[in-house]
Amino acid sequence: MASTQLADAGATVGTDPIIEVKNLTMRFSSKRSETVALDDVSLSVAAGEFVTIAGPSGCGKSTLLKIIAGLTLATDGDVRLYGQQVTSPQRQIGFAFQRSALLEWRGVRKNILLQAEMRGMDRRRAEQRADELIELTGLTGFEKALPHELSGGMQQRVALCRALLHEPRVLLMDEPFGALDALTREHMNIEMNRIWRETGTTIVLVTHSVPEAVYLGSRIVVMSPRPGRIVETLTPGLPEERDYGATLTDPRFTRAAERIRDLLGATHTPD
Ligand SMILES: Nc1ncnc2c1ncn2[C@@H]1O[C@H](COP(=O)(O)OP(=O)(O)OP(=O)(O)O)[C@@H](O)[C@H]1O
Repeated sequence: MASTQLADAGATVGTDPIIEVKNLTMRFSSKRSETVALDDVSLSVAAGEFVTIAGPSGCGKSTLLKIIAGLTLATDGDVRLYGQQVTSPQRQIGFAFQRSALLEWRGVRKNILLQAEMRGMDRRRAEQRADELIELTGLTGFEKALPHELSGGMQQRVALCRALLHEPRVLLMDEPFGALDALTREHMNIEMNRIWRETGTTIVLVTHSVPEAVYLGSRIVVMSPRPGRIVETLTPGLPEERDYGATLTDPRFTRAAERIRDLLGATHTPD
């Protein structure tokens, strides 16, 4: 695996590894076939990092996130979260998926508070936190709105608030903005960068979008087609606070995006 330091890293991240993945292999076997989804993947994520993972469809990105979350057990290898081996679902992390998975009959605030109910959190603390997140994500005024009354971007923000309610130190995101239109996705990217800076959460985000991977990531991991291996990690060295337009024309951004496209074998990426 190659590692490309494109410039001095601007992000202030810790050195303690929060997530440690070592020599991970995942094989899905059935009577008819065997699929090697991940092959000898090793990755270490430090406190406060925003790691984005880009790779072709089917290369095992979702599988990797699920293994880190303890939702799927790897065939081989070792996964540690806060130094503890992961052998079962990890309740202390936050997980956000491509689809917001909101309850249609519950308003925004109550959808966010579902997390508190599932965890038996202190109600008053949870409500206070929900209100802070509603403000942080620009949902003020929509507390009682039902999911069908919200735009796709707003629904995704509600899902994000729910994933952040219990103040997880680690947030895993599986293509969370993939279903949004390009403009809403840009807005969500800008908000995600701000939320990362303001909360100090360690984030791992899987995406198909090269610009999203570079704009959001303090480090970008590029995977090969299946069986998924890490082919390169890039550290473009962009500052933590990133103006969207200026960043997209920053030479550090364009160099990193070009390199990722080369690695993915793409001459053109639509988003
Ligand atoms: N539960 C499962 N049983 C059998 N095969 C599976 C299972 N989960 C994933 N796979 C296979 O493992 C491979 C990797 O799947 P995964 O969903 O992790 O890829 P991905 O990189 O996230 O794909 P995409 O970008 O299209 O979402 C695929 O070939 C998939 O068919």
